[in-house]
Parts: sequence; C-alpha cells; structure tokens
Amino acid sequence: MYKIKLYNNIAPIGINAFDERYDVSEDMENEDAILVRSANLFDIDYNPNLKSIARAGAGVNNIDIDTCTKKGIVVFNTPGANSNAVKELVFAGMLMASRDIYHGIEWAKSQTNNENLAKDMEKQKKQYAGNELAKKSLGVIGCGAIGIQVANLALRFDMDVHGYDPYMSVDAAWNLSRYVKHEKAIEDIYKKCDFITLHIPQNDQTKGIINKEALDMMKNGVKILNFARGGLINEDDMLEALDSGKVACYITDFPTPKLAGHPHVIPIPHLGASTSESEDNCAVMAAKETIHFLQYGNIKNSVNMPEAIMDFNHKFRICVIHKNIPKMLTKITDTLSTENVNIENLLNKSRKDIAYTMLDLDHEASDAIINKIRQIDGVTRVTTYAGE
Ligand SMILES: NC(=O)C1=CN([C@@H]2O[C@H](COP(=O)(O)OP(=O)(O)OC[C@H]3O[C@@H](n4cnc5c(N)ncnc54)[C@H](O)[C@@H]3O)[C@@H](O)[C@H]2O)C=CC1
Ligand SMILES: O=C(O)C(=O)COP(=O)(O)O
Repeated sequence: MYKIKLYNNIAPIGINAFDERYDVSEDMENEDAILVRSANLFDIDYNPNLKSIARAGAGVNNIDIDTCTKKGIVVFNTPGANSNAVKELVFAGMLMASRDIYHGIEWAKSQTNNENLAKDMEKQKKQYAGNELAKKSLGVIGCGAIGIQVANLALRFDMDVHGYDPYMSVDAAWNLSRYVKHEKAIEDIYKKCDFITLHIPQNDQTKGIINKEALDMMKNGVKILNFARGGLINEDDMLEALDSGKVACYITDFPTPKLAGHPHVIPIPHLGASTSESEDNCAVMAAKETIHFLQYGNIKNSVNMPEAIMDFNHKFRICVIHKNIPKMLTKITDTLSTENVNIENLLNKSRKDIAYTMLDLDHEASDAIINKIRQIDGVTRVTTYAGE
C-alpha cells in the first residue's frame, strides 16, 4: 500500500485518481508521497520513506527544494494547469486598475436607503471615471505559462505589449504572439510601460526585484500587477511609491497587512488559481505524476530532477538518484554484473549536479546487490519496482 499525505485542499477528482493500492489522508504518517498546494513545507520532518512531493500548482517556493534534492526526494509541480485561471484574474485586476469599479461598487452598495439613487449616481459617477486599456503599454515580466497567455490576450485588448524573459523556453516562444515586443533588458519594461505584470517565480534571484531602484525607473502613475508572489516586491519601497503617486495602483494577489489597507492597493486574497477548473487540473496532474513515479519510477514535470520516462515491460526495475559525476554508470552496471544480472533497458538522464538512472532487468535483483548499489559513493537513493 502506498501512503499519500495531503496538505491543503486537493480537489477530489485528483484524490480519486489513486486506486485501491493507495491510502490517502491528511494525517498520514511514514508517507511515500506528499500532495500540497501553498502550505509551507519548510518545517516538515522528512520521514526516510518520503520519495516525492507534488505541488498541485506552479510556484514551489513553499518547498525546500535544496533539502529535497539532497535527500533524493523528487519535487513535481503542474506546469500550465492553472494558468488560464490566473490570466483571467489578471485581466479583472487590470480592468479594476484602469476603471475605478472597486470604489464605485463600494459607493453603490452604501446607497441602499437612497431614494434618489438613479439621479445621484449620475452625479457621483465622475468620481470613478477611468481610462481604457486600448493603446496602453503593458510589460509582461516572465513569459511562461501565465505570462504568455496574459500577453496574447492583451493584444486582443489592443494594448501595446512588451515581454521580458531571458530564460524563455523554445516551446514557450512558439506560443507567444509575434506581435509581442521582445525586450532584452528589464529596464526597458520599467521605462516604457503603463502597466507592468509579474509572472516569474520567487527565488533568490527574483526576491525584492521590484525595489526603489526599479520603481524609480518606471513611468509616473504606473500600475503594477502582482499575481506571482508577494516577496517579489520590496514592501517599504512600494509603500513609498504608492504614497508619492509614482505607482498609481498596485493590484496584488499577495497582500501584506501594511499594503492591504492602502487606498491605491487592490488586495486580492490569493485567488489566482482558485477556480474549480484549475483546482481539478492541478490535482489530477499532481496525482498522475505521483502515481507514475511511485509505481514505475517515471519522472515528468519535476523541478529538481531530470525528466525520465521509460516503458516498463520487464520483471524488475531499479531507479538510482545519484551525483552527476564520471563513472557512476559504470559503477552501477559493474555492481549488477557481479551477480551476472542482465540489463534489458537503461536510461540515464541528468540535470545540473544530479542524475537519474533507470535499469530494467529480466529478474529480481537480490537485496544484497541493491544494498551494494546504495553504498556506491555518490548514490543518494535507490528504489526498486516489481513489474506488473
Ligand atoms: N496567484 C496565483 O494563484 C498563482 C501564482 N503563480 C505564480 O506565478 C509564477 C509563474 O507561473 P507560470 O507562468 O505558471 O510559471 P512558468 O514556469 O511557466 O513561467 C515562469 C517564467 O518566468 C521566467 N523567469 C524566471 N526568472 C525570471 C527572471 N528573473 N526574469 C524574467 N523571467 C524570468 C521563466 O523563464 C519562465 O518562462 C509561479 O512561479 C507562481 O509563483 C502561479 C499560479 C497561480
Ligand atoms: O500555483 C501557484 O503557484 C499558486 O500560487 C496557486 O496556489 P494555490 O494552489 O491556490 O494555493
């Protein structure tokens, strides 16, 4: 029986993907795998049996990836599974930033006892007049699953769209409209755009990227949308820019107590991915990644291990997570040859310092030989699988 521990609400359709071979619960102990959304996993105790963590969503800054990699725990996310939901909310945010719908609604809701509402609102409405999105410039920082969709949709709103992403994948580039202007320097986004929207992960490189220096380069009255992560913004610098009017509006899915009450902030309580469609997509993808890994050792959509997928048609499989250094493969295959084991299929993939080797055999290898592989210097983890 495989044991799955749940953190957060994972959509039932994902949980139902686990068949009778799985025991799934929130208070599982000695779990083989974790399914999580935004819960902070930095302080968890890693039980030695834990093999994988699947983030039903995109951002993995709630998971201690370095520790997981050191321990040979595969971390997955679900790329693109919630991007449409975020894109739609970004446009709601962008419209709220350019038309004062938010305060207009607030005022209208306070008028329940006003007999003259029809007349009064025609006088009042000038307070909430705004601008159109058409012809305004939009800078998209990070052109991945979400950024691409936001950029492409903005073109349909007749916006002048600029994209910045020095690490964009070729696959992603195919999906981005050629009418999106490619900016090679982030400073050009800052200088040229009326709206700036962030769609980058939060990591050591991006933390606090929107600081005083960046804000000073921006147009007066810029509108900033942050549906990515709160830590991308330097809070004090943003408050100063909001007070001075440099930033006319900050729309954030990650409000902090200091920012939430500011009159020029539109705070949203992390609703970007909160649609039933995206919760279902993420849960199903996370469950499938976990199942394929626990049952076959296949790795797809990992953020810390190489992609490794091999059909499993043999009696026995050995999967080894090891350092990406010379002679590892020779040492593993030499160990197997001491018992005259024939390797039917082999796959070796690497990602930065880490490598993953899958070996299919025509019969079960002995515990002794598996233990010998475990003892090879540079091996982090060895897992075996029986053919079905
Ligand atoms: N508000 C919400 O509910 C949600 C928030 N998110 C956040 O949005 C982020 C982006 O999500 P996706 O588009 O799905 O991820 P993604 O991985 O498809 O795209 C991220 C893009 O950012 C680019 N990038 C990385 N560092 C960069 C840098 N320093 N400058 C410019 N570009 C950089 C990457 O090359 C990649 O193309 C996630 O990491 C997460 O933090 C994602 C989903 C839901
Ligand atoms: O996918 C992401 O990165 C998100 O921020 C969505 O978070 P959630 O799954 O709604 O807690």
